[in-house]
Amino acid sequence: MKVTIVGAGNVGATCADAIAYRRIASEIVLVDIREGFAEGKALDITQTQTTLGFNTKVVGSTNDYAKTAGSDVVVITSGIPRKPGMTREELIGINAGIVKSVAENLLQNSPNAIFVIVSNPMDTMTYLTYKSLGLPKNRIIGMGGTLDSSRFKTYLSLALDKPANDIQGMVIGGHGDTTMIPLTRLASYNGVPVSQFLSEDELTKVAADTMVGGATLTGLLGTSAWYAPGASVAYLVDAILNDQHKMIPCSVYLEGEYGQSDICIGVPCIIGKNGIEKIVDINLNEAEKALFAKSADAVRNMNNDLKSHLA
Ligand SMILES: NC(=O)C1=CN([C@@H]2O[C@H](COP(=O)(O)OP(=O)(O)OC[C@H]3O[C@@H](n4cnc5c(N)ncnc54)[C@H](O)[C@@H]3O)[C@@H](O)[C@H]2O)C=CC1
Ligand SMILES: O=C([O-])CC(=O)C(=O)O
Repeated sequence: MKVTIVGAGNVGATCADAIAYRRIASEIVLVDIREGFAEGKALDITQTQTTLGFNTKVVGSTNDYAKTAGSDVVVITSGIPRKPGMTREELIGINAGIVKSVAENLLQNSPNAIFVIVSNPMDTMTYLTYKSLGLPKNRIIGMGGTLDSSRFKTYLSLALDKPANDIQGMVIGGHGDTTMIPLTRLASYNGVPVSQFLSEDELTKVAADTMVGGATLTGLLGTSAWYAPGASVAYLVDAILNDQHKMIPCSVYLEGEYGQSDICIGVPCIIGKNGIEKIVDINLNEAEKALFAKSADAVRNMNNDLKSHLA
């Protein structure tokens, strides 16, 4: 199976590294606009083959989309990341043009690919890709919920002082500092609701830390994170290529689900070889429904800023 990743920067290269190391694909193509950069990253990753023990072919390309032809999954990480103090939404002006042209180039060369959108503001870029390419909605997946849920489980594990892999939990809603909805009511420690171990105040803090998880790292690093984002993309690509039918919160085009239409926003999805196999409509309580409606309003407002890019 062939995977193309556009943007060989922090997230794209980390994702390529994780996909290679996990032996998920037979070929990975890394594309970047910077002359020689993707080739350099691909060669560096290739030189870990014998020490890490994988045989995936890793190819780099400076904007030559012919090399991406026939990809099964394409991942878009091209664009700029935020700096400390910025929101993801502030990236829309530069990233919309980049994502749209990259998506069109990818589709021309891989007409059957599943698209995974990572560039921020991710829900808006997913909507832009969906509207620009005219593909069925199951083939356009925004990655944010995988990462936000992994941060949620990390903060829960720290609060509980228990292993992260013993914890289940999901974040739905927009992939923004104020639009994420960590579902604390449904989170569990090996099936036992976390509310049996953590106080209301502790759960509120876990949710707040999760929501600003990306901003916290941006403050510490001076640019946004890449290890957890790259690993999250690899996890999603694995679920697609290996038809795993895992339930993963992803940004997807809604047509009435969760009471929303004509936006891409994070909801639980079954992920398999066709991309979004199914949207899972879980029962939210009234407070969660209100949070989802508010998150959707904010995500919808951002889509209005896209009008000039959709022409
Ligand atoms: N959805 C999510 O959960 C996450 C999203 N992100 C977003 O992913 C994007 C990438 O972040 P980083 O990798 O940290 O940035 P980076 O700056 O390290 O890498 C971006 C790469 O894109 C390349 N690029 C720019 N325009 C291009 C074009 N037209 N064609 C091909 N390549 C192009 C740049 O040369 C650069 O190498 C940002 O928008 C960031 O906000 C980052 C982390 C998580
Ligand atoms: O925080 C950012 O800007 C990058 C991102 O989406 C994340 O790490 O969640």
